[in-house]
Amino acid sequence: MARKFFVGGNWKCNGTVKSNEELVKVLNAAEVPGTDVVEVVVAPAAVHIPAVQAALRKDFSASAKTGLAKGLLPNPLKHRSDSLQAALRKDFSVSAQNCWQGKGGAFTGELSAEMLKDLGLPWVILGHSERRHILKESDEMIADKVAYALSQGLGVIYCIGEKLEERESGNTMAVNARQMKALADKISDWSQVVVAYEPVWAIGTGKVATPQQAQEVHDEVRKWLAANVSPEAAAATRIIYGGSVTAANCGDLATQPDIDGFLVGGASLKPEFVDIIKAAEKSQ
Ligand SMILES: O=C(CO)COP(=O)(O)O
Repeated sequence: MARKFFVGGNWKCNGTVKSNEELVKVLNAAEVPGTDVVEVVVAPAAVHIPAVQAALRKDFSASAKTGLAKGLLPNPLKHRSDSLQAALRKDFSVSAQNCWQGKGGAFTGELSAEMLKDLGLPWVILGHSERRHILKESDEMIADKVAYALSQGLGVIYCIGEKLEERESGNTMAVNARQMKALADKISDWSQVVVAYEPVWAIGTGKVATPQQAQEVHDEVRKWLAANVSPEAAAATRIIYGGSVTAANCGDLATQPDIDGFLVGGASLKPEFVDIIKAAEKSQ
């Protein structure tokens, strides 16, 4: 089963109203492969989510209208074929970077999965290493968050990854398997989960995993899914790589058979994110 390439931009705790507007302009103007080839998701800081949603939509419909007016695009209302819709649609989805592990209520500062759904968000990132290690979220808490977000109809970008000392002590797969098991203990349906392998030592360090290092872990995570969930889930689940991905290194990573996309931090705040999206073509 073909797995559609998935590119996420995790904007983390960055951005102003103005800088986000500029970034969205770049995305709206970008020529990228259609939604039949790549799924693109950006995750602004929570406070900026509605503005980014609106700007992406507004500019998308404006550019589609301009194309129609100039006769550059066929009228989608007259010709509704799937391929045409795909060609027109380079729409980018918006994701949250976190949410609470249950129903909303008296949890000051938190965002509930219901709120994200209410905003029309399709995705939430959970288990990011910054939340695991800086905010001290446990495997169990993260698994609860994922289970609840899925129950509310959100898709989840579930991050896993080992620290440098864990890699150096030969525990890379033990750590990743532990994080996978914590989730497998709480969910049975993986169809709305994208697994993001983000080795902690590669995040924000400029020290990207080599294509071989990343492929090795992705392959092992897929085998883990086959053995512990099902061969179907292993074949269908997208496993994306994150950690110092740039326009310069994404091409070689994208050609690896078990790398189904990227979760990008720093480079997703720059125009080079467009080149990373285009790496989807290398994975075909
Ligand atoms: O944490 C990441 C994406 O979630 C990766 O961050 P960098 O791309 O800045 O290394």
